[in-house]
Amino acid sequence: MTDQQEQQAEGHRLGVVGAGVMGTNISALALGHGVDVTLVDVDEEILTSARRTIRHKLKHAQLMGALPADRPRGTLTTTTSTADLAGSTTVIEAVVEIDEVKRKVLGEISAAVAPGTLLISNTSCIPVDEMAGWVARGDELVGVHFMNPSYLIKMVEVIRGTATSEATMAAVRALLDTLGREALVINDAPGFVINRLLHPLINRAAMLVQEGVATAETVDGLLEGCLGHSTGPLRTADLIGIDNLVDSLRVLHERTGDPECDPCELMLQKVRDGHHGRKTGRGFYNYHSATERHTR
Ligand SMILES: NC(=O)c1ccc[n+]([C@@H]2O[C@H](COP(=O)([O-])OP(=O)(O)OC[C@H]3O[C@@H](n4cnc5c(N)ncnc54)[C@H](O)[C@@H]3O)[C@@H](O)[C@H]2O)c1
Repeated sequence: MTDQQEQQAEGHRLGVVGAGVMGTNISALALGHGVDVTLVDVDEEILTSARRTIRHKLKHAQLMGALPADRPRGTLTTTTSTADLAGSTTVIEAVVEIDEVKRKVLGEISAAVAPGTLLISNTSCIPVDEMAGWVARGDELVGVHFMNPSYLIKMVEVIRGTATSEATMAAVRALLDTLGREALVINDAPGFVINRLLHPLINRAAMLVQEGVATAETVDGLLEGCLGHSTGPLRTADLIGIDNLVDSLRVLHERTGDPECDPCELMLQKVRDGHHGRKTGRGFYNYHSATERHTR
C-alpha cells in the first residue's frame, strides 16, 4: 500500500446503520481496507452476532485474496445509539427495506451528523429522490448499491438523485476508491438497474418452482448451465435473504405496478415459515455450517 492510500483510509470514519446481511458485509469490506467503522443496530444481541459474522467475513475475504495485504485493519465499534455517529465522515444506511423504517433512520442519522457528512443509502429499490425528502440535506445523499458479498464483488451501482451535488459525487468516488470498488453511475428509478432486472427474475424463478415446472436445483442448474449465471436466481435469493426480497419486490410493485414484481406465494410462505435463506439456515436450500451461513 502506498502512503497516499494509507492516508486515504485514515481520513475516513465510516458509520454503518443496520448490522444485518449488508451492514456486516459493508463493515467487513471497510475494516479490511483499513477504515474504522461504527456499526449501529437496535440491540446488543444483534451487534454481538454481527461482530462474529464480520470476523467470518474478514477471514473469508482474506482467504479469497480480496483485501489489501499490507493495510492494517480498521477498528470496529458497535453501538445502539445513532448519536455515536456524530464524528463520522460518511454514514451508510443499511436497515430493512421498509420505507417507514428508512424514513425514521435516515432522519435520525441526518440529525446526528454534521453538514458535509456523506450520506449513503444501500437501499435495493427505494428511489433516492424519495429519500432526499427524509433528510435535512438532500444534496448530501446518494444511493450506493453494494453487492453481496461486498468484499468479493468489485462493481457497485451508484444512484445519483436529482438533488445529489457534485461535491457528494466526488466524496462517494473517493470513498469507493479507498474501498477498492469500481462504480457505474445511473439515474434514479425504483429498483435502479440491477434490481429492476434481478428481482422480477428471482420472483419468476420462484413461481416456476411453485407451479411444479422444475425444482429449485433444476431452475438454477439451467440458468447456470445455459445462460452462464454464476449461482442461479434461487441460490441468489437465499444469499440476499427472502424476507428482504419480499420487502424489495413490494417496494417495486407499489412504484411500478409491474405484476412481475408482486411477490409470489412460495416466497411469502417461506417468509412466514422463517425460511429466509442463508441467514436462517434454510431457504430454497439448506445451510448447515456457520461458514455456509455467513460467507459465500
Ligand atoms: N441482502 C442483500 O443481498 C442486499 C443487497 C443490496 C442491498 N440490500 C439492501 O440493504 C439494506 C439492508 O438489507 P439486509 O439484507 O442487510 O437486511 P437485514 O434484514 O439482514 O438487516 C437489516 C438490519 O437493520 C436493522 N434495523 C432495523 N431497524 C433499525 C433501526 N431503527 N436502527 C438500526 N438498525 C435497524 C435490523 O435489526 C437488521 O439487523 C436493505 O435496504 C436492502 O434492500 C440488500
